[in-house]
Amino acid sequence: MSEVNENAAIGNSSSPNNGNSNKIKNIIGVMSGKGGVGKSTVTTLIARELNNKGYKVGILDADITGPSIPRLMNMEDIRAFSSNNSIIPVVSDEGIKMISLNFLIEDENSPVIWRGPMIGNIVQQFYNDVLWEELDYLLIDMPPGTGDVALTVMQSIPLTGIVMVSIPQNLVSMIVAKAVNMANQLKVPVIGLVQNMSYVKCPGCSEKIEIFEAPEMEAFLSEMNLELLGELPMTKEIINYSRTNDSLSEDVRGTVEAMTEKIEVFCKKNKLRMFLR
Ligand SMILES: Nc1ncnc2c1ncn2[C@@H]1O[C@H](COP(=O)(O)OP(=O)(O)OP(=O)(O)O)[C@@H](O)[C@H]1O
Repeated sequence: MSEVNENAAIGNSSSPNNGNSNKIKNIIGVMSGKGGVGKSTVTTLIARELNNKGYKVGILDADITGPSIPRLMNMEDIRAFSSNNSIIPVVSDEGIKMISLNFLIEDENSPVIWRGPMIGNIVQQFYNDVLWEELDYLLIDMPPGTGDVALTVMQSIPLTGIVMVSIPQNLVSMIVAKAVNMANQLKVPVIGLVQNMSYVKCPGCSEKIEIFEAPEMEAFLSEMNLELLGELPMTKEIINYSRTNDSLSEDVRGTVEAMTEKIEVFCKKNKLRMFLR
């Protein structure tokens, strides 16, 4: 079993619940049916775009057994700590608050060999016991699939909506459908779909080359009643974006801006809906 940072509140059932003192306006789950499609990468792209727009942003890494947020945000050497029995999140240079199990364990390579309920408890603690304070957006990087933790997140955290991340493959679409159906059954709104690694751009002529066998995307989106938030290319600049200070090329930046704006619009409409209720 992994050893967590002794100073942190994990595992301490008497730790206080900050749920009442935290003021989080919008909570977005980022989900994928299948692993490795770029869910964590998309989480960081959206978080950084919202942060650039002046919002207060946090990332909760709920992918407990495969936490990748610390590395993607270039913060893997930093450790979170506790104060007055609250977990103090790690803050990136640009001001994004983050919590991940890898900020709490001594060695990021230690595996987490815990059963589902314990992992679910930690996710709840990350929501309740972390001192998020005021946030405009909390992004939750969910583990891939429709298992225990996804269920815990959907049932115990008041999600404003879910962003699905996929790649254009028939098999993956089928699994995305399962995740969308799960959200529908649990009455969590799905904001839309980000199609990642949708194409590569020829460095010579800039032609878009579709590397995966694309299914009938339009038909799939309409069948699932899903909005397409954006299509991202497979490119090194996305891999390097958080780890270097390089900015994104104009077209990738445009896509990230457009998909983030759709998320903002959804959240604003949702607020209005709640107000009018
Ligand atoms: N658009 C992209 N272009 C190139 N590489 C990408 C892109 N998106 C993600 N990657 C790379 O693919 C790998 C998997 O990405 P990521 O960790 O974001 O996926 P994930 O769906 O969160 O995975 P997991 O199943 O571990 O949660 C990483 O190495 C990441 O840098």
